[in-house]
Amino acid sequence: MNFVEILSPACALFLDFDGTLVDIAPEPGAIVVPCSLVPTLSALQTYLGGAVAVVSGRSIRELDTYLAPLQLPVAGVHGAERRDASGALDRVEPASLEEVTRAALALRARDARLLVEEKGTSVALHYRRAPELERECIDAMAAAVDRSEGLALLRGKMVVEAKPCGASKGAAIEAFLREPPFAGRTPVFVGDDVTDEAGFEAVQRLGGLGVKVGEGPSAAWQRLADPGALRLEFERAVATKVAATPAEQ
Ligand SMILES: O=P(O)(O)OC[C@H]1O[C@H](O[C@H]2O[C@H](CO)[C@@H](O)[C@H](O)[C@H]2O)[C@H](O)[C@@H](O)[C@@H]1O
Repeated sequence: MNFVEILSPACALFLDFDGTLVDIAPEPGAIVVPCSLVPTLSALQTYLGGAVAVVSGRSIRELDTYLAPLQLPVAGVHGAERRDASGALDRVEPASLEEVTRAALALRARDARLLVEEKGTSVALHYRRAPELERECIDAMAAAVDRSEGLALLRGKMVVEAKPCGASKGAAIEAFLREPPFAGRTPVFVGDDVTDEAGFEAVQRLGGLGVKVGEGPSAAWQRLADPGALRLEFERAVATKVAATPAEQ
């Protein structure tokens, strides 16, 4: 696939973060944001009239830190929190996370290789450093979700998470598409994980395109090998389209 062909000023671009814009790392705090990424996203934002948003499982606070000084429209925690293009913040009412937090911390207390992320509206239990504990982590979190009101279980890359029932990346993208500067544009969503499938389905249902990064089954119609390939596509698009725009005017 070729982003130089796909991107036009009539597109709205929605981007997952981990495994899509940045490479997967051994733990959440160990990711490296390549120094070219923020200028590239900033140039794309200008080219697309502001219609670039990050749609991630991370919290907005974390995403802002990684992408500083850029402050993009963003949906965090799988759509449980959202900041629109005007800067207005929206957050689903958090359900009680007591049971899932207790279950995750109890497992963590037994094995220090596990990692618990408390995101305010969700709790994630990472087992990347202890993959043999996957089944135990999933079962414990599923049981805790069953004992809780308003939570759903979400599987990701070496992680299992309890998040609010109503939140999804697809719903977050649809909300952006009802508002300026996204409304009326052709949506393109790039993601890498099973948590991104709702986003692929939403954009393709609305006449746009899903792009899956990496291997594995997906509803997305296009595919790229890895985050490095995506970053290269974006850099090429900026060099050929964005940089060319002023001279054409
Ligand atoms: O929706 P995303 O932007 O893809 O975020 C999904 C989750 O990403 C992070 O976890 C994943 O990436 C880590 C760093 O590469 C990796 O160590 C971990 O195994 C992955 O699951 C983040 O920590 C989560 O909060 C996000 O939900």
